[in-house]
Amino acid sequence: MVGGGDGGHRGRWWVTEMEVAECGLWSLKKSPDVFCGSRRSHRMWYVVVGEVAGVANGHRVMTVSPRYDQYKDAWDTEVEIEVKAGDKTEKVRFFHCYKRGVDRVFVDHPMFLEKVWGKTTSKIYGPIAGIDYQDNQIRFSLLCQAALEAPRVLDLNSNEYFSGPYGEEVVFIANDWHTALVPCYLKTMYQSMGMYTSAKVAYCIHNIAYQGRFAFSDFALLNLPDEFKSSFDFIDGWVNKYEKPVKGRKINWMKAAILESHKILTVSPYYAQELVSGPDKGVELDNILRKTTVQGIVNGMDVQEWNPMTDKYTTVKFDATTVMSAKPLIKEALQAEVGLPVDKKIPVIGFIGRLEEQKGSDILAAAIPEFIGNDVQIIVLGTGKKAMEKQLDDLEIEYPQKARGVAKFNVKLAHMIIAGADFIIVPSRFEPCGLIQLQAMPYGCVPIVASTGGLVDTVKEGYTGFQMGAFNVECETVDPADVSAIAKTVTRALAVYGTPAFSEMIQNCMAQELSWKVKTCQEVGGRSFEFGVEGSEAGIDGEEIAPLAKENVATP
Ligand SMILES: Nc1ncnc2c1ncn2[C@@H]1O[C@H](COP(=O)(O)OP(=O)(O)O[C@H]2O[C@H](CO)[C@@H](O)[C@H](O)[C@H]2O)[C@@H](O)[C@H]1O
Ligand SMILES: OC[C@H]1O[C@H](O[C@H]2[C@H](O)[C@@H](O)[C@@H](O[C@H]3[C@H](O)[C@@H](O)[C@@H](O)O[C@@H]3CO)O[C@@H]2CO)[C@H](O)[C@@H](O)[C@@H]1O
Repeated sequence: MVGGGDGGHRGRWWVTEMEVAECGLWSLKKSPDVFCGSRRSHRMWYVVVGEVAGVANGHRVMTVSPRYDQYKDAWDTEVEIEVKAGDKTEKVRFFHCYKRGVDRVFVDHPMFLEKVWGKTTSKIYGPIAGIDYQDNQIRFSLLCQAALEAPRVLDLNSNEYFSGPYGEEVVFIANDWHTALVPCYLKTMYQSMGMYTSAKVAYCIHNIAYQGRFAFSDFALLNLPDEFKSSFDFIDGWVNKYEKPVKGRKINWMKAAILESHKILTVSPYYAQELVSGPDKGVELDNILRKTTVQGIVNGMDVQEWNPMTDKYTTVKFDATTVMSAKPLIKEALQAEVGLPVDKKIPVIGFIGRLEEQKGSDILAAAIPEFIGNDVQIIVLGTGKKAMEKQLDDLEIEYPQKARGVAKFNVKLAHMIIAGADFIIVPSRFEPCGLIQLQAMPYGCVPIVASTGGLVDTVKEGYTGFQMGAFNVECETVDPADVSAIAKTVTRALAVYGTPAFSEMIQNCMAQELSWKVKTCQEVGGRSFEFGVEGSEAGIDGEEIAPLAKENVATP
């Protein structure tokens, strides 16, 4: 029996797609994280994972992340464990808070906190973008070991429905390459010793561009038996293209996670298809992924932060009935804020994102001269590569009456753009899911997107936005065909602006429910997330909703 209680439902291993979809703690500054959870219904114990949506179904849910910062409200549990760190032993400590129905656990060690003291956003993985900390493998090995210990050693009594440690009847959802050792250590450190015998691991790919490739000799740092070597073993297919961090044979953390986990997930169905389509979109792990099934589940978004009725950054609040009168007022405030001519009639296009090849800001910069002759303004907000930040400065110099580039991470301005702009442009070369288009639509800000990844799944041509077609994924060049696709689609969108068809699109965008809450089994086709063991079928919806759910559903 999983945890004991009903005597007849041993080994029930399922989570709904909704719960699995909650597997990224992205609201917490993009830290890698591992989720685990267990749940007791009125008739059985079983285990599911997921964050807020998991809680909404009455599950006991924990997130485990590095303690990169002195997170508000997260207190020292005084629980300390010893873990292996290369050839040393290190002590790590757990901090904890209970928020929105979820036990948030932070793994404390100087390797996390000292490196990113007080400023977590830009120094999580290395001193500067593109450069890794030398000890990243040790750091994330610690995280993985701590995540496996947390459910066993933390005596958490956060609410009246659950008490004590989570125990061993758990499912771990591991996100990004940093958590790839979870399935490996689960086998070598626990299951081989009769612990966590029924625990499972689902591994979620948020971006296959980052795989955790390291020198082959670094395998020795991981404290894994030699039989795992083949799962990590990796040789670049495109000789001389990827020489980082060394030429030739490497270990590849993500490859191992794909091979060692029970289930592979990603953040949208279309991205799941792209991942197995070939080496360019599967970034040379397509062959490994084709050996398994990758299940894509579209991300939900934080509907508390992105709500036009309660947005703390905008002076005018609105909903679908007032959008047409509110948006022009916010647009004027936005134009004034960035120093563009104030005119509510001019259509405004926004871009918000990392300035890297993935997001296509360089393609956009090349396309702007081709459509800026229209009656339009464009505001580009982003940080990243210096050369791309300079493109923003140049934009402003070239088109002072029409374009603004803001090379800052500015949450307030991001909200003002989403609320005040008429369109959000997302010209990504590749985009596993994309959050910005999700955040924009509830504000009636119509997306103009490249046809890739989650942008295909979430934006319907002519209904909730405009599709530009798929772009060339080659990052070294700006393909003139993509420049032209942007210019043509923007011109097409501008022709619809101000017409009844555009008002209809705004309403279609705003009518959608884009939170995690509604990602029910039924909505995604009645499929549940099964581990293929006895009793793994989905439960009857509604039957097992615990009272906890009603109290702790995070979304309004
Ligand atoms: N300069 C700035 N100022 C203020 N806010 C800014 C900003 N730049 C970016 N943001 C905000 O940061 C968030 C980034 O979300 P993305 O979907 O673009 O994630 P990212 O590509 O980093 O991660 C990966 O993981 C996520 C989650 O799975 C996938 O959606 C995505 O496709 C994949 O690449 C958005 O909410 C955006 O508004
Ligand atoms: O939000 C953007 C992405 O954030 C994460 O990606 C980070 C990645 O996991 C880190 O390893 C690191 O990547 C660097 C890489 O290790 C290094 O060899 C070099 O190629 O530069 C890379 C960029 O600095 O930083 C990435 C963030 O920039 C997350 O894993 C992804 O899912 C997100 O899309």
